[in-house]
Amino acid sequence: MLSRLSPLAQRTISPRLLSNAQRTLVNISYPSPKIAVLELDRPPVNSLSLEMSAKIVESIKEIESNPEVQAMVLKSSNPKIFSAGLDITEMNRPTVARLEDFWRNIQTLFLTLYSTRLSTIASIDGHSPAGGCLLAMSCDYRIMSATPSYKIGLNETKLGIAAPYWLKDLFVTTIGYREAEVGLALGKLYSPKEALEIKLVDELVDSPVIDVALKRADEWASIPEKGRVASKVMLRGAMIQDLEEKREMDVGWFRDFIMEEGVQKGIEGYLKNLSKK
Ligand SMILES: CCCCCCCCCC/C=C/CC(=O)SCCNC(=O)CCNC(=O)[C@H](O)C(C)(C)COP(=O)(O)OP(=O)(O)OC[C@H]1O[C@@H](n2cnc3c(N)ncnc32)[C@H](O)[C@@H]1OP(=O)(O)O
Repeated sequence: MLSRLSPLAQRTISPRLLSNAQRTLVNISYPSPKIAVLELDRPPVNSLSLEMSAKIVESIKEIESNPEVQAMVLKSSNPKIFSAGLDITEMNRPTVARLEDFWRNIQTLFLTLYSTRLSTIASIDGHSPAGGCLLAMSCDYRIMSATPSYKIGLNETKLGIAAPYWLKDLFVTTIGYREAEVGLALGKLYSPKEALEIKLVDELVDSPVIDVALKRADEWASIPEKGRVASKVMLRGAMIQDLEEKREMDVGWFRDFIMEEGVQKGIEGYLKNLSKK
């Protein structure tokens, strides 16, 4: 943690040179009293390790605890990557105890972000595959950079794994059954233009995404909280309750699936290819 370093070291070490063990992993700022910005900051690709997901949850709770704050923008410190999704190394020959804990933290991350009373705006200025797409879909509104090379979607099948049932449900709810059926089977990653067409994102921008995200956050923050939150609960409550009831069953499915030798070989191969690239 950055806070473990001496004040002098904190001032003199460039943030770029800090290892992840020394970083805060996320940064919180408040551009105005009603708006918080939660910045993902886990180089190189903002992948979601156990510690990273726990930190995001802790930060959302910290922001929520201030009753004045109404909206939260989720962004990345990396100019080209929103989040590369789950940290694949967590699924590569793990211990059962760590793997189960990892998955409980991912469930909690989804449940916390999807159900927060805050209006959440995803400022997607870069690639957003798999768990990155999960983060974006858990928000209330998604703005993506129009840069054609960026990709967003659920590519799990390309790693030889499957999205869990609740991520599949979220995908279906967001883009509709048929598109989700094809997208999941093919592990399809969409360009920003395609993502807008299927409503995986709500808006594309050429200008810095964060500028528009802050404008939208202002608009969402101006809606009276009680009615806005009641609508959110009506729309999202059933999915949240369903996972709450099935959490341990889902941990078991995940563990048994990931620990299979064939799946392990697939993950190993995928990681090797990523590193070679
Ligand atoms: C009954 C059935 C029940 C089934 C239940 C099973 C449930 C299973 C659920 C599993 C859910 C999974 C969701 C996921 O999120 S899986 C992760 C998927 N993510 C990806 O595939 C993204 C991979 N990364 C990329 O495509 C690219 O890195 C990028 C994001 C496009 C960026 O490209 P760029 O060229 O800038 O960067 P590099 O590729 O060179 O990467 C830099 C280093 O970072 C490492 N890396 C990248 N992504 C990850 C990751 N997700 N986890 C860990 N590490 C990652 C990469 O290897 C490079 O490392 P190196 O410098 O050491 O080589």
